[in-house]
Amino acid sequence: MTTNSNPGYFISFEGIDGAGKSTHIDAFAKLIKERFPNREVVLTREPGGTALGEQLRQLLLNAPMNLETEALLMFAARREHLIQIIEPALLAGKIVISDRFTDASFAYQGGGRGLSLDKLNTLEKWVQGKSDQTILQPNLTILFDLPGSVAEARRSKVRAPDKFEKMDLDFFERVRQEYLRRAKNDMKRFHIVDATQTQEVIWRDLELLKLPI
Ligand SMILES: Nc1ncnc2c1ncn2[C@@H]1O[C@H](COP(=O)(O)OP(=O)(O)OP(=O)(O)O)[C@@H](O)[C@H]1O
Ligand SMILES: Cc1cn([C@H]2C[C@H](O)[C@@H](COP(=O)(O)O)O2)c(=O)[nH]c1=O
Repeated sequence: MTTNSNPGYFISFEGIDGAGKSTHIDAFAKLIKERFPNREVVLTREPGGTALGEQLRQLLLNAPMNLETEALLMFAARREHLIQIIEPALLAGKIVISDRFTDASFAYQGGGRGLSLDKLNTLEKWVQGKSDQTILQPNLTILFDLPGSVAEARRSKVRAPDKFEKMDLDFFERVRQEYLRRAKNDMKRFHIVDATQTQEVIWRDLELLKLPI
């Protein structure tokens, strides 16, 4: 069973590289602050969010490594992120917005690189498992969905690729399909944004989201 029974509210942004998460996440955090002036908003990211997590991010995004090492480091960074940032914030009733969370591990290490679902489920249980046997998950996951070719064209205009962004279109199609599979299996948690639309149309969609906070 997955849950977030804390007084806080947990939102994650997901999607393949170049889908447009970073373009919208700051303004979205600002919108949430305006809408819920009595609640503190914590904006964070994965891999990262803590001093150790940011160091691990540098390694993960740049150093070639074995797939299992990569998954273990992603979850190690997540464990630190949960303990230091996410869980205390949720317990204190804050709204946490994270640029990526565990769906990214299932999509990239699982769908993209082929790590078994069993291993990912074990890591998820280990890292996010609670004493009441539930697994901490976001209350809401906003998935920016678009074809890999469109994302690649957008990325190539603005930055040099990191280790993941150098992967080919087939990789990103597998990542995308795993995100969509997970969304289909948990429609209550996921909100899918058609990220091929203009930034203005996407922003309107985000503005119209009803949040049961
Ligand atoms: N709806 C859109 N239409 C056209 N271009 C867009 C749109 N959204 C974002 N972009 C552009 O695409 C590029 C990639 O966007 P962005 O960096 O927000 O993606 P991202 O999902 O955060 O990627 P990553 O996960 O790799 O950080 C940027 O140059 C951005 O301006
Ligand atoms: C959390 C997480 C991330 N990744 C990958 C996905 C992206 O390529 C990078 C993060 O870069 P971003 O520009 O901040 O989105 O890391 C992953 O493979 N597995 C994960 O669990």
